[in-house]
Amino acid sequence: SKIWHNNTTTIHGATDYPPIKREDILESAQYFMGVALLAAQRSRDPSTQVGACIVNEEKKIVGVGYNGMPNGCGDDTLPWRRSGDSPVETKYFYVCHAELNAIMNKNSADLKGCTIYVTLFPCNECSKLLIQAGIKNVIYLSDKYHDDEKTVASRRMLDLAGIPYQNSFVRMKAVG
Ligand SMILES: O=c1ccn([C@H]2C[C@H](O)[C@@H](COP(=O)(O)O)O2)c(=O)[nH]1
Ligand SMILES: [Zn+2]
Repeated sequence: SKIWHNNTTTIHGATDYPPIKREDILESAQYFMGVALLAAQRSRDPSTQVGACIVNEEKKIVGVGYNGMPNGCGDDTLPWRRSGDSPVETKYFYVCHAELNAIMNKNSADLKGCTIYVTLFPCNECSKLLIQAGIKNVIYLSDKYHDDEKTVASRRMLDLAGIPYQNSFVRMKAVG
């Protein structure tokens, strides 16, 4: 076996020494959106799965969530359909949005100054929550409801509150 000398250390049997620092790593924005995308995979919503990842100013993850039915209500009891005879028979009256769940799942005292990575542009109700929670930046992936009234209202509130929102196109790369 090879013997490598590293100034003070002698390493026996190493096959890949000296270690070369990997430069081609996942950027932090890709990592956090990747976590949001992974969380979205937990959603039982058949049409739109949303994930959210909240990150503090030290770039530590402090909350993750995805859209789902409220705790204890059972994923199979409440409806997942988008339309029905009455809104009571649709998911919209019940589902907890990813942003709400990420906020409720927080593992820090507060979310002041945090950034949220979310796979769908936040609706008006979520933007209210983000503003009130002290979140200072929104990074989103899909904007498929850009022209919906709720999204128009959402942007209006974020603009007034001085919270920037940026689209992030993430290209997930294999980590080997
Ligand atoms: O800010 C948002 C907006 C929506 N969601 C969730 C709520 C629903 O489960 C889906 C949207 O369903 P559609 O069938 O596309 O109407 O997305 C969210 O988590 N956060
Ligand atoms: Zn929402």
